Amino acid sequence: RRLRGESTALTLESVRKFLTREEDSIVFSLIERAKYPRNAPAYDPSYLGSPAKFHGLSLVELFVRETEAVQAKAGRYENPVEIPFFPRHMTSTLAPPYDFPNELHAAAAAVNVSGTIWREYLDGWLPQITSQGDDGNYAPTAAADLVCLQALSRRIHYGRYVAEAKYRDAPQDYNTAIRAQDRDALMKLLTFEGQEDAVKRRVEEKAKVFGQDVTLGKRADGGGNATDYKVDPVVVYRLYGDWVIPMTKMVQVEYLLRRLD
Ligand SMILES: C=C(O[C@@H]1C=C(C(=O)O)C=C[C@H]1O)C(=O)O
Repeated sequence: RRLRGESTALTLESVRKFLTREEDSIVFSLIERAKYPRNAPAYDPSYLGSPAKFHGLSLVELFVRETEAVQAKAGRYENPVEIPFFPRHMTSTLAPPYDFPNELHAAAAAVNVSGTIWREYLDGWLPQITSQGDDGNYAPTAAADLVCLQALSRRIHYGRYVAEAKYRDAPQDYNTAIRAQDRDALMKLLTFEGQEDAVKRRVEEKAKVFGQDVTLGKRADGGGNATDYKVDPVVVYRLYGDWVIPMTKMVQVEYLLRRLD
């Protein structure tokens, strides 16, 4: 067991390995959400009625808030990799402490894009990964959304660790840009276009491999067009290229701006 403060191997290689594994979680979670249609009432605050009781929450908000409270009790948010969507409703953990490695600068606490993730996932991406319709399965739908949101948030907020690894590799280069509070220079320093391209192509491929129907006696991945897959691989490519990667980079910049505080 690791002792608190013992240095850990946070390297560009280790953070990329983490992000690659998170791709699996994200693609699987999207496939699970796509099992259900849009199910609009789950997102409509008027569905639950009685605003006094639920403070005008949608079913999904209520579900995520209450589930996070249970997971907080079980210790989920003791690990700094995890960030809740409803921190004000947290109760403290009942689990005995575990010395999670703390590799980040204290300023990491100020970096949080949960609100943006919540909004843009629900309003922008959900309609693209689900079919129109309502099958009444609102609770399983909310449960599937929670898993998607948690995986996306963990990946995007992991930008804090990516930035820390990059900073440790070349502190002098970053220090100049940090002292100047130069966002553009930081963005340039931390961007690896070839890496981004590889990530996008890999998640598209994962959506094809994980999201195909498996039939005995047939070679896997014989699929042709998007409708053969449980979630459209092109949408997954764009989800990463237009959103997950830019958001991760934004988190990296926000973290680095505070790295010398
Ligand atoms: C995460 C990294 O930083 C940037 C963001 C990437 C991403 O979110 O996948 C990929 C390459 C970089 O431009 C990285 O270098 O691995």
